[in-house]
Amino acid sequence: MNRGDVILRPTPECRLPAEREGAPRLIEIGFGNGDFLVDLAQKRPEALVYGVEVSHMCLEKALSRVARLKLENVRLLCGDARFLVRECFADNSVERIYMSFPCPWPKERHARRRVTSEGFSGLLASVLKIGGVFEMATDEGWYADEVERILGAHAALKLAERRLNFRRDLTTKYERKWLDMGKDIHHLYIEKTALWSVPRMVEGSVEGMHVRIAPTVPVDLDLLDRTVTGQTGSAQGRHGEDSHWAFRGGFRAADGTLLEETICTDSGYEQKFYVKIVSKPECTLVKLDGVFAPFLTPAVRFAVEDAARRIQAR
Ligand SMILES: C[S@@+](CC[C@H](N)C(=O)[O-])C[C@H]1O[C@@H](n2cnc3c(N)ncnc32)[C@H](O)[C@@H]1O
Repeated sequence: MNRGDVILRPTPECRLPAEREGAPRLIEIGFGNGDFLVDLAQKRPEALVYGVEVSHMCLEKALSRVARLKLENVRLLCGDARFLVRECFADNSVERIYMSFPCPWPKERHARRRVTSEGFSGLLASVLKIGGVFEMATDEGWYADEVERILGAHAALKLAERRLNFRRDLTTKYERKWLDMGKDIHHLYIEKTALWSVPRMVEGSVEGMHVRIAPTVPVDLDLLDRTVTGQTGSAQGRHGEDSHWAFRGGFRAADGTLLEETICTDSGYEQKFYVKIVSKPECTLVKLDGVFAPFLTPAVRFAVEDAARRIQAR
């Protein structure tokens, strides 16, 4: 099996390849060392089991195991599950989502880093099928209370069950560790009860994102770089509370075009990419470089438009 068959890079429109029509779809968020994911895939060979993990190291380890065991029904996605699950999975398409021992981020100033933070209930309500379940395990009672309160309050979700120190058939590395230490384990089962949908952020494909500027004179690329990033070597912009971007400086590519290193965030989801500025006698094109093609989120779109605006305003 090829690496690319297991580690999925969604299309620029954030769609996953269509496959195994009708197969139940299961997701594990934050699969860590992959024990649970692999056991689940073996126990449910008829299902497609998606693992979503931010850590590249975890991803590589899980990939090795999946390849060694020749598991045909596992797909891995690398990145923040709050973004990938919402953007990659359609409404009413997932049977069950598992999350075991997510980092609870106990300090209030870190609360936004919790996977279950703002927007997570809408995401679950949207991608789960009716009757589908989000199953979470945690060793932190206060965190289980918080998740129960937030998710249980959503109009399309309800708490189906809460269990203490339940022994599941499948366990995770952390689960075994905390059980051995005699810690309490809280299991929450949140069920989807009604249709729900949330707006997706990614719209269209990066190939279509370019701004054409028709200057009266050919543009000097060094001047262009200083124009985009400013004299200090960096410039930034924002749109509302959620979209931020910054230009970090540029360099000339082998073909003579200018690449502006750019970083942006949309509601905390970070992407790095290059805005490409191609200067021709008849026009200047501002677009996205295809190598690190980001998903076309609002901040990416604004960054390209901002670079073009800075060039036109100089
Ligand atoms: C404490 S570990 C638990 C690992 C495993 N589930 C277990 O029980 O052994 C939490 C895992 O969640 C991953 N993680 C944290 N935030 C995440 C996010 N926003 N999206 C996906 N994975 C995340 C971390 O990289 C880490 O592997």
